[in-house]
Amino acid sequence: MSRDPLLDVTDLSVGFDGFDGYADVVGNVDLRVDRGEVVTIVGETGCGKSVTTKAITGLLDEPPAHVDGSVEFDGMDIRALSDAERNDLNGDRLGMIFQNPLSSLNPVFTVGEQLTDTAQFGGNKDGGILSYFRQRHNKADREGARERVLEMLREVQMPDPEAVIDSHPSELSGGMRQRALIAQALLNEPDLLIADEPGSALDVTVHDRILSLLTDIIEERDMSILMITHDLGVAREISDRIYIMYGGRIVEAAPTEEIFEDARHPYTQGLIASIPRLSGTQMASGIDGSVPEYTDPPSGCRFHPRCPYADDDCRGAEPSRTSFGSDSHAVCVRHSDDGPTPTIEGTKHRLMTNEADGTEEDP
Ligand SMILES: Nc1ncnc2c1ncn2[C@@H]1O[C@H](COP(=O)(O)OP(=O)(O)OP(=O)(O)O)[C@@H](O)[C@H]1O
Repeated sequence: MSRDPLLDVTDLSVGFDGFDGYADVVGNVDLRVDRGEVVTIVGETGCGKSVTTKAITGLLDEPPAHVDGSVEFDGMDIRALSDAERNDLNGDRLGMIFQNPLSSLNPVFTVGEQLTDTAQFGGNKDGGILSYFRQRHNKADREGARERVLEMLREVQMPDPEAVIDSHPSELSGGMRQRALIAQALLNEPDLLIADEPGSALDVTVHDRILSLLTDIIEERDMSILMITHDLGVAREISDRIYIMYGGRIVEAAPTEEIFEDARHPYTQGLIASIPRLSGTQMASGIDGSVPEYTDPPSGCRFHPRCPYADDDCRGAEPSRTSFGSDSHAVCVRHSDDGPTPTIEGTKHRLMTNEADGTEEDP
């Protein structure tokens, strides 16, 4: 398969200085998003997904964060960009949507003012304050940008966009704010959209509606997407390829169908077995235990304290990566041993039944 990477991350690591000592959160992360591809990073809460995307987009304060590794966007080393260049990129070719719509909009300005600024300037207002105000007061430019904002608000199915555009964020519901942020991220037609669990801070029905809106947007646009989710079901619906993250490490990567047909890492198998079944007799089984403390992570494989197959090899050195073809790998001693792949009960032949029509999709 030919590759055309838009985002290419190599050996990314992130740690934080803190009161409890150094937290060694993310390490050895290699990740790629090709042009036009939808890629998800999946893992439980606290596995380091947000830290990874924040490191990619340069949103971590260094220090206390310590970031290392290479992040190339369209062949450009984005870790070497100045703040101004990075802001320009972030508001323009790289769109971002974050988990919490409540804290991502400025309460002082109307939605229209904020989104029109994005439409007019991208992420960059660093031409100087005078130039910013001069351009802002160019009536034709400003009206054109406002018209684009209104169109985009309609596209994200914002109720009553003509009223919303002149409202302050505090006057909108959480779902409306999330739609405003999606509109803002899409305004300049980014080449890459990074979406970190959009809507997960909202209630379940609103979250579902936001996800279905995003699914439609993904289908309609030829855009690369890096999506973060803890929900493998969502990842399965939208993505071409999936990275499974545990304890700040990518433990498995593969095209979506391969993940479901032939999960190789016990953590992936556990995540699949944890997806609630809508019918059938077998209960979803979870993964016992919780994600590691990053100030004192487990030796060897970080998953070993929760892994049903763990032995002394797993407690020793971190396992190496075993590749399965060009696009798939797993990081588990069971594979580097070339031994048989164990499977967690319930992973294979688990059926996701659509209650509406009673059909079964075989994984
Ligand atoms: N600024 C920070 N300083 C210190 N530790 C941090 C910082 N940001 C995140 N962490 C720690 O990094 C770990 C991974 O957090 P992260 O938010 O990336 O997880 P996640 O997989 O995205 O989970 P969630 O889905 O809940 O956001 C957590 O233990 C968190 O406490």
